[in-house]
Parts: sequence; C-alpha cells; structure tokens
Amino acid sequence: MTETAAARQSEMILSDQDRRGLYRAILGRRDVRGQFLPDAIADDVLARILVAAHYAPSVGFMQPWSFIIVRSPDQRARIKAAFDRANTEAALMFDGERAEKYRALKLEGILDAPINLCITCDRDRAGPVVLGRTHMPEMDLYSTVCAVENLWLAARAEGLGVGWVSIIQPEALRAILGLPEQVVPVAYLCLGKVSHFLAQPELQNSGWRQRLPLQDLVAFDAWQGAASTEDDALLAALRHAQDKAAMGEI
Ligand SMILES: Cc1cc2c(cc1C)N(C[C@H](O)[C@H](O)[C@H](O)COP(=O)(O)O)c1[nH]c(=O)[nH]c(=O)c1N2
Repeated sequence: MTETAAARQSEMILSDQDRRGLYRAILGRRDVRGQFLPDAIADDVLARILVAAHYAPSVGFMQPWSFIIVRSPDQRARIKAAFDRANTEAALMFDGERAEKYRALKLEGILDAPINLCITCDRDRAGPVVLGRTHMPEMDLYSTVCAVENLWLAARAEGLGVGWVSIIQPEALRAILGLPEQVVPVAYLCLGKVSHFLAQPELQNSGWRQRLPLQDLVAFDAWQGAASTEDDALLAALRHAQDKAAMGEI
C-alpha cells in the first residue's frame, strides 16, 4: 500500500468518538411535529444534509430520488389542507378512547417548520431494467427511504428536527407538487430548528404505543426460529444494549 493509500485507509476508520457520535444521532433522532422554531436554515447546512441523503445506497446505483424544497406559504397551505382532509378520515378509523387520543395528537408541523421537503422516487430514472430490481420491483422505493433516513440522521447531527407526514393522499401531493406519473412521492418532511428534542418518541410519551423488546424480534434460521443455548450470550447482550439505549446510552 502506498503512503497516500494508507493515510486514506486510516481516515476510513471511525474513531471511538465518531462511532459514539453516530449512535447518539441514531438514538437521539426524533420525529418532530411540535417543537419547530421559525428560524431560517442556513444554505450550507441544508446542502450538507441533502448531500447525506444523496449518498444513500440505491439499487443498481439508481439514485432514484429528487428533493422538492417547499418554502412557499401558499404551497404549504395547500399541503396542510390536504393533511387536514386525510386526518379527518384517519380519525374515523379509530374507535372510542383511541379516536379521542388520536385527535389529541399533533401529527405534522407543515406550517410551523420553515422548510418542507418532498423526497420522490423516479421509477424510470435508470431505464426499465435495473440491476437488483429485476425480481423485487419495489427496491427503488426502498432506496429512496434509505435517502430519507440518511437525511433524518444528518439533520439530527446538525441539530435540526424532521417530521414525516404521511397522513395525506398521495394523489393530492402529486397534484399540488406537479409530479409526473412515474414519480412517486415517498416522503413529505417538515424540517427546521427545534426548541428541544424529546427523549422518547411522542407516541410513546402519549401512551399510544411502546417500543418492543428487541429480543422478541430476533429469530434464528427461520421465521420465529427459537434460540439455542449457543445464542444465550447474544440474547443477554441484546437485552443489555436495549436497556442502555432506553437510557440514551450506547
Ligand atoms: C414512513 C413513516 C411515516 C410516518 C412516520 C414515520 C415513518 C417512518 N411518523 C413518525 C412516527 O410516528 C415516529 O417515527 C415513531 O412514532 C417513532 O418516533 P421517533 O421517530 O423515534 O421520534 C409520522 N408521525 C406523524 O406525526 N405523522 C405522520 O404522518 C407520520 N408518518
């Protein structure tokens, strides 16, 4: 290995501090709806988090995403009206106490956040036959979701909150944003500085749903395959790691 290649290789190794920073961003990432501040986001910060999204993995290196930055108050008002229509329909799908609880939740920050961002998937970006998508046609959509998560984590590292709004008819999004037919609106996000990040998901705090024990979601060799004694140490490690994560530690 040449000296430059060796130096480059050592840059690829994350320091312990880097590693911890990554986990802190992952554990501290939140879906933000109610803590947005109206402050503008600096262009260089917005550029960095868009680059993070653009560096996501994608099937056949398809890079099917595009990013529509929605700043216009008129456009956001149209989106908010579409959310309100869908949210009224959604509330009717829950019964009794659950419906009441649903109606009390704040589920979007469309007008509160200074920027909204629609991340789309162009299903034709790389032609009809895509390496890796031949037998799983939804892989381009999954790739776009990888870009969403990259952006979400990068935003968290920059101290910005992101909230995903999916209570909206995709056809309404299409019409408002003028999307062509082959372009799917994958994620509609609200983005901005926040007063604070909550320690736990809002749905957990409100008693809507709790985080599941990770060890119940891990199986061996087949769907719901039972652990053998050789897996005991791993299961203990999972429990330990999740207990620490619940306290915000890694
Ligand atoms: C695909 C998808 C779609 C939505 C969400 C997430 C994802 C991944 N979430 C946020 C969701 O409620 C939240 O991620 C979980 O409650 C866990 O909380 P944290 O993200 O850890 O804060 C979300 N939240 C909300 O208030 N309105 C919404 O429409 C949606 N839609």
